[in-house]
Amino acid sequence: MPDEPVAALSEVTRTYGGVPVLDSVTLAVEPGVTAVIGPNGSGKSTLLRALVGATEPTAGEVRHPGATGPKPIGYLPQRVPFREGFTARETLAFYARLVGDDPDAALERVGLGDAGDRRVEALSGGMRRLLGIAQAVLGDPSLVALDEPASGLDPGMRERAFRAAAERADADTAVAITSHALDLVDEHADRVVVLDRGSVSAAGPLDDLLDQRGVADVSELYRVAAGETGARAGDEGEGPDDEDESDGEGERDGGDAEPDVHVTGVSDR
Ligand SMILES: Nc1ncnc2c1ncn2[C@@H]1O[C@H](COP(=O)(O)OP(=O)(O)OP(=O)(O)O)[C@@H](O)[C@H]1O
Repeated sequence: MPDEPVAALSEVTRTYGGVPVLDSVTLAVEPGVTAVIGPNGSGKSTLLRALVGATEPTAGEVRHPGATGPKPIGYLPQRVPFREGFTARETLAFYARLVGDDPDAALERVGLGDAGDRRVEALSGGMRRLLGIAQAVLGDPSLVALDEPASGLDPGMRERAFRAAAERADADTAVAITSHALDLVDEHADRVVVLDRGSVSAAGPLDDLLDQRGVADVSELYRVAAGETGARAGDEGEGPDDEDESDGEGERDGGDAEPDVHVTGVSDR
């Protein structure tokens, strides 16, 4: 394979109301599992949306040199707008037909084999999340981008969701995951990107980052790396986005809340 990454962001800035929520982010997304971590409101979802082309950068460039095939990119947004009135199987079958995939195999992959006949509006929030993951990986895309795949899932299911996502990664396939589940990031990520206030404060292979920072795990890396940007900004707990909430989310952790507790995305479905 060529040395080109699956996807690359070059000096990508995204502003809302003139305020940058992504600030000149340059990143290569390589094959394997890349976890994007950072405090609430640090720009993780915006980064993922820019990566998959769902959000146009205000400045900079996004390329997908290694994303090929009939469905080059699969994306799980933070909220999946499934159309009501259809079963889980019908929902997947609609998309599976477009890319020649098997809806039942897709349901099995995420542990929803027994829920195929249930209407999407009758699924629990966690099951909708799993259905969203199944949909995102249909057609074997080269770039899989999952926004909080473990959010709202019970301990067994969150592990299953992460594993199902991580298993998609191979020599040609990149899986990019935003998550506050740092234990699962520790377990499954090959690379980690730490975002803080719209800037990348650390990025690279997980083992290298742990070595460089002299820390034992992702949880410690999170504290150290996010603190570096906070120290530079000199205004701990304040971000550029405090007054710019478009969707009622964005409760902040102020720098000392448990980083693996996601306060926004769990209770919204
Ligand atoms: N469409 C939008 N309009 C205005 N502001 C937005 C929009 N999308 C995101 N933002 C703001 O950009 C900031 C970053 O949001 P983003 O959702 O990317 O953060 P996040 O790191 O994913 O947060 P969380 O961990 O809470 O999901 C937030 O303050 C958010 O309010």
